[in-house]
Amino acid sequence: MKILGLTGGIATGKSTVSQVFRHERIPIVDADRIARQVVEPGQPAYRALVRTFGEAILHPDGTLNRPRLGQIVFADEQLRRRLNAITHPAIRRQIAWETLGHYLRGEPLVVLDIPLLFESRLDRFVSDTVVVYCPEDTQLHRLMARDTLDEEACRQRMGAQMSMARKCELADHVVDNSGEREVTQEQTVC
Ligand SMILES: CC(C)(COP(=O)(O)OP(=O)(O)OC[C@H]1O[C@@H](n2cnc3c(N)ncnc32)[C@H](O)[C@@H]1O)[C@@H](O)C(=O)NCCC(=O)NCCS
Ligand SMILES: Nc1ncnc2c1ncn2[C@@H]1O[C@H](COP(=O)(O)OP(=O)(O)OP(=O)(O)O)[C@@H](O)[C@H]1O
Repeated sequence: MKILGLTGGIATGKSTVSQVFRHERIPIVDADRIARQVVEPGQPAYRALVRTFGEAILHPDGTLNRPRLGQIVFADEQLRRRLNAITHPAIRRQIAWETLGHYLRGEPLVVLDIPLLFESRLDRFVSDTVVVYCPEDTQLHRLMARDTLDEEACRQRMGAQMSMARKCELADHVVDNSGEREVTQEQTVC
């Protein structure tokens, strides 16, 4: 089975590209979805987060207040490392488990959509890497519009990741998502 590692910077367009694969009925393992599942109430990572960051990171109904935790960890690298140390082992296990499931079903190709593919050195386990690129200004504006965050908060989130230039250097393939979605989709089909 071929494993394609799909990555990029925050809001450069991974989901937009992964939709093309989904449309082709290629299975996708989505790390952002898994990252949400492993912190649902009752999960071991949820309990570890509450022990580490306190109940201020919870909504009144006990679910994780993601914007609140985001404000905390994207403003402080040490705290972000603690968050990663709690969540990443569980995320990696679930990625491996789901990938194995696709292998056992005889799928010829699976796409791993992982924002931190290079930062977490998971690129070692994939056959090929695809980086979705757009210029920093475009990334900033798309992120501000999508997540309704102010410019400083967006820059903090972008600064928490490896630079786009370095990701493009490391990539086997770069998809340029600077223009219209249709142009991006055509590159992905190739
Ligand atoms: C901090 C949290 C609660 C903020 O939640 P929120 O709903 O606002 O954002 P969401 O999870 O949708 O992430 C949006 C994007 O932020 C970036 N991002 C998320 N976590 C991190 C991180 N630890 N370091 C750098 N970038 C990150 C990714 O590009 C991701 O696609 C959440 O991102 C989280 O739990 N992060 C830790 C798990 C993780 O590393 N996830 C990334 C995929 S493995
Ligand atoms: N080619 C495009 N033209 C205009 N807007 C776009 C284009 N591609 C993506 N967008 C918009 O930019 C935002 C970010 O795109 P998307 O959610 O696909 O990025 P992502 O890389 O998956 O982000 P994240 O890693 O943060 O989850 C979305 O609001 C999306 O609708």
